[in-house]
Amino acid sequence: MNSVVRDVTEFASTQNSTSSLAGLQGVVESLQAISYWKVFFTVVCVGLVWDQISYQIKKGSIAGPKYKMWPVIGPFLESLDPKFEEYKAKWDSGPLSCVSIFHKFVVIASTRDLARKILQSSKYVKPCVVDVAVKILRPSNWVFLDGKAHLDYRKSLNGLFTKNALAQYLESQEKVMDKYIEKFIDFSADNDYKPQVFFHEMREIMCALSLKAFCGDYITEDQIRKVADDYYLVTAALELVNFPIILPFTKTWYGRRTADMTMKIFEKCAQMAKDHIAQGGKPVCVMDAWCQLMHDAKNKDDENSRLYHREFSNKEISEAVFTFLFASQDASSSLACWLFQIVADRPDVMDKIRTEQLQVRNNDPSKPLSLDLIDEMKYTYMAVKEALRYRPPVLMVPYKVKESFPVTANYTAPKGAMLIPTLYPALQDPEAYENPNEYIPERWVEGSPANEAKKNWLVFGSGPHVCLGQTYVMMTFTALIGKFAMYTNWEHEVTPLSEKIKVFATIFPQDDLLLSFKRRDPLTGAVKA
Ligand code: HEM
Repeated sequence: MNSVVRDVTEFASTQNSTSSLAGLQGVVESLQAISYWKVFFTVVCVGLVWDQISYQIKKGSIAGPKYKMWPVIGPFLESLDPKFEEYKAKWDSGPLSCVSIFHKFVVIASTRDLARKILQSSKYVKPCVVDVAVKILRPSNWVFLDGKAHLDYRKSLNGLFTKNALAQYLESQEKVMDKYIEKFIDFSADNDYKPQVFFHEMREIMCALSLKAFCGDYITEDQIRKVADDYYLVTAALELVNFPIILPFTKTWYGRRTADMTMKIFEKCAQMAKDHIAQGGKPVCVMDAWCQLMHDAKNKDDENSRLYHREFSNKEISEAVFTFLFASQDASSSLACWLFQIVADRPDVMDKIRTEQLQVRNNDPSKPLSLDLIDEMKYTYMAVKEALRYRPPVLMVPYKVKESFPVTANYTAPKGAMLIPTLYPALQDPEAYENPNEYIPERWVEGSPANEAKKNWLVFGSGPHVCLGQTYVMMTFTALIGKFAMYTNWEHEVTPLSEKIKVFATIFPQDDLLLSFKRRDPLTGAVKA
């Protein structure tokens, strides 16, 4: 402060006019009276007032706290431990509501039509990723592309998840299913068949199924176990706000270490897949299918083939395959937990699945899985689809506003805001689904209102970023629950927390799913301890 005063005094001394001298002297005296503390508090006060004013301007007429109750940070502390009930209260507060955390202004859209509109408005929005996701997935990753660049890249990946491509992965996936049927029975036997937490087992089987589908036999059993054991470190690292640099031994450090380790494994698998296809091998996993598409495209010049004219490097393949694991692991584990719980709690549904599984196999339970066989499992498919509606794994999909977006006639979301279309309320909307709180697989029979209104089906999102793995999910889970229903008898211990929802990236039963599996004869139904 003294140097400013000195400068002003020197400046004043060079002026001749007495009146201006007197004025400047006044300024000098005022400045001398100001302490650093006063300046500091003034800046803080102006900042706080501006924080509130800027919140009011962005909020406009939509629902949301009248003021930022916690200046600057907003409800940051709540966001570290999200509660389903708090989310629900927010959705119920209005079709559009808002909250402000630090400098981030967040708008939540909680009706079907608004959610769909946002998901399909790629002119105004792009997927919003937490800062740490860029560090974990690496900035060069395709998932961070936007607009045409994203569309073009996405086209080259679509071919890996068509029904015909997925049919090629079924053989190795069935082996994993058989193995885990034994594993779950052994695990239960070790606990005298008393129900125990299966949350971790469900995450493990999902990871093993995905890794087999993505990497086939190029990935070893030990590597699968290592990735399955460590993957939760990646989920745990994905907090909304993180320290800007990754410090050793923090959650983000462990998350990135796991991601790097997994991508290294994938790079080696990618080379093995290239070698296998170059030697004329048949594709049995996603990596093979990718190499086959590149191989087949060499001598063709149609639009589709041109997508594969360049050589995708092992690193690029490994990064893309990691995004498949990243996108699938939490959502699939959530579906697995709810599906096993729901079916166990409803013996009528279990019976129908079992009857159908034998019927489609002409009473030969050992008939291997195939695309045609799964296509015939109509009831089992509906049971999976209804579980996804009843307990949609992904509650919300955060997007970022690229340019001011007139979401409704009365509200324009400001550029830079986070805009979150919510899927849960859309899938529980009584106008779209009669008795939405009830689990009714039959609501999906062909020709029914729910099944006909395809645009309401937002479980996998909508628009250019719609889930790449949705057909994979439906096929894999239909096959999986069908096989478990035939070969095992599982019991679920219902607790007061079973139907309550816990949020851990996706959603899970709050009691972590207490199950016990016994071996079952698929033909006689006899249960063996
Ligand atoms: C129950 C399981 C799953 C659910 C509920 C689910 C749901 C979703 C949702 C809601 C989105 C955002 C869509 C949007 O922004 O419009 C998404 C994106 C995505 N999902 Fe899934 N997903 C599941 C499993 C999978 C699996 C198994 C894979 C891979 C094999 C996968 C790969 C992806 C990818 C790559 C994206 C980003 C697509 C893009 O940006 O173009 N998902 N998923």
